[in-house]
Amino acid sequence: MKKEIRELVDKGLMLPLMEEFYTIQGEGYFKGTAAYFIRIGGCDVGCHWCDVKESWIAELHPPTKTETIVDNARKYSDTVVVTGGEPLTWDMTELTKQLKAVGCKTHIETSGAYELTGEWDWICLSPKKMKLPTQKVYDNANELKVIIYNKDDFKFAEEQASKVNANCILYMQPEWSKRDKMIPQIVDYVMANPKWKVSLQTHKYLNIP
Ligand SMILES: C[S@@+](CC[C@H](N)C(=O)[O-])C[C@H]1O[C@@H](n2cnc3c(N)ncnc32)[C@H](O)[C@@H]1O
Ligand SMILES: Nc1nc2[nH]cc(C(=O)O)c2c(=O)[nH]1
Ligand code: SF4
Ligand SMILES: [Mg+2]
Repeated sequence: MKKEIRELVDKGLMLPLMEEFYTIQGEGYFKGTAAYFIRIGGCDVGCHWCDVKESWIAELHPPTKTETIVDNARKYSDTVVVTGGEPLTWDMTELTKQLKAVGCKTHIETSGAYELTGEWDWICLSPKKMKLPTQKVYDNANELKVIIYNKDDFKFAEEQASKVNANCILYMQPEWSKRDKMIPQIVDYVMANPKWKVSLQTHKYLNIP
């Protein structure tokens, strides 16, 4: 990557854009709500079940000016979900400032593994054991969405719930390939522990992006 471009990416004035699409938020609190998704490349958390491994290597995704991303997004929706990859790999200050300047609500999907940057209307924290969230993300998360791959994840979910702020909404979401096995266990768990809610990847059932 050219030095000038690298410098713009470091400042968050350009971001490695993998894809962008207008769809229905499939998961969590805003499930069912139309939103424009911006998927930023780059993630080194390494979840073995990640459903977007193509996003991991930032260099495979073209550095794109934040103005270009925002000019496009605003045409589609006033709710913009920034995801990845791990968006907090990058400085989100400029992107969110510009989205808010044109009246968009800013939502983020994050593992919380890196410093929280940007101005967010909604933070969905999906913590990962390999790289735990930073304190500021726990403090500011609006929803906690723990992926349940096996039985051990119920314990991990409780540990993570003890770290988020008191207003944070708690979700358990089955890992997609283990859904048939884990959904019955999640259902039992949530009935026994009703502070939790179930989140499903409804976009996969609807066959939409
Ligand atoms: C692809 S990640 C990108 C954002 C960020 N890196 C993160 O993990 O939160 C978007 C959401 O999908 C979830 N996810 C990824 N792979 C999944 C799978 N196989 N089954 C269920 N949820 C999955 C993540 O936990 C996260 O909540
Ligand atoms: N429809 C839809 N909803 C989603 N919610 C979180 C997603 C993500 O990959 O971050 C996602 C996604 O990829 N598609
Ligand atoms: S943190 Fe998110 S993008 Fe990164 S590997 Fe895990 S699920 Fe995939
Ligand atoms: Mg997804």
